Amino acid sequence: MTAQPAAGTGALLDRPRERDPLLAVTGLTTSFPDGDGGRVQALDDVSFTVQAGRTVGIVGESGSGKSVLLRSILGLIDPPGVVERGDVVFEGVSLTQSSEAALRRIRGRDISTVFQNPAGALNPVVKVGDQFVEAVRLHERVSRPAAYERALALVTDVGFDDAAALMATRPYELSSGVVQRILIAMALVHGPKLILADEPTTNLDVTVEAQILDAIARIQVEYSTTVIIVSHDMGVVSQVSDEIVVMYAGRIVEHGETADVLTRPAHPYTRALIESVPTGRITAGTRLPTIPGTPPDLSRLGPGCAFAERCAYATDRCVTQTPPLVPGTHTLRACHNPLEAVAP
Ligand SMILES: Nc1ncnc2c1ncn2[C@@H]1O[C@H](COP(=O)(O)OP(=O)(O)OP(=O)(O)O)[C@@H](O)[C@H]1O
Repeated sequence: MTAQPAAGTGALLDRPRERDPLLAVTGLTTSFPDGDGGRVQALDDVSFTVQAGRTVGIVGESGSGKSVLLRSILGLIDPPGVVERGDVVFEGVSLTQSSEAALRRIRGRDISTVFQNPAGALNPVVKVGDQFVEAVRLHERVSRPAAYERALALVTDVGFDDAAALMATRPYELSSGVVQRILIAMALVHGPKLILADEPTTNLDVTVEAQILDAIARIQVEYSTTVIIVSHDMGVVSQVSDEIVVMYAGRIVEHGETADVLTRPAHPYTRALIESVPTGRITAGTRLPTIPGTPPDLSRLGPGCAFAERCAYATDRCVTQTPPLVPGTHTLRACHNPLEAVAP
């Protein structure tokens, strides 16, 4: 891994003195029609930066806005969805101001994506090797043998011992976990600077999940690629991330170094997410812990903290004033009653 989380240093809070980030997201706000003549803000004033070489995990329950955030970064919000405000700057270039053609170039080369449900991403009956060679030659003029050699090296680098045999198989013969690892290798073909992985392990069993996370950890080491990984599972993001961004109802509620977020969360929602990670062996009949209550209906959000109605520490202020994301003792947090104050 490129950078180990600095345990308990609150290092993220020293950021302003660091070099320019690879990615800077500022005030990003994205809305969709609510079906009632109004609009829901699926993303509300989201700001964070990603330094080159780091892995950032974005975590939150279903509907918290994680996928909308990734699609907004990539310029892939289709009408009637709209990015209303904010900016996304990648390597000093504003993506929100870029033409569609420029965005397409960046998405093909500099920023790669890995999505959930890998099954449809490859042609099931065309040999993996042939599809890989095509992917290499899509943006580069290289011979087929050279493209094949590159593919072999990439597949080996994500942890397959017998890459040549794998290249001769067809995707329909492979499990979805193996296909997902091939797609991670494919995401690397043009040497991207940033990989966005949206729920790459969802619906895969724990052994396969471990292989996928291992593949992501390997590319961090081999290629120093910057990674943003999205998951609803704190257990998944904490295994590979240098820092963690926690989202709730379209807003960032906490952001810090992984060690700080895991050991000294300031937001009660972050702690609830950590406590909902199953520990020990899961068998049929094991009851997984869940966070009491349900995420709010975004079309009915009023003022105040969206988590207030599920929060044991909520006070009157929490239902009337939206807490800003500000530096706390160890992390950035958006909370009027952070845990360091109410439950030290
Ligand atoms: N195409 C759309 N049309 C209308 N509303 C949308 C659309 N896409 C997203 N939303 C709204 O944005 C909210 C956040 O969606 P998003 O997919 O980002 O959540 P998520 O955190 O990625 O959850 P999940 O893990 O379930 O995908 C949704 O609950 C919905 O209200």
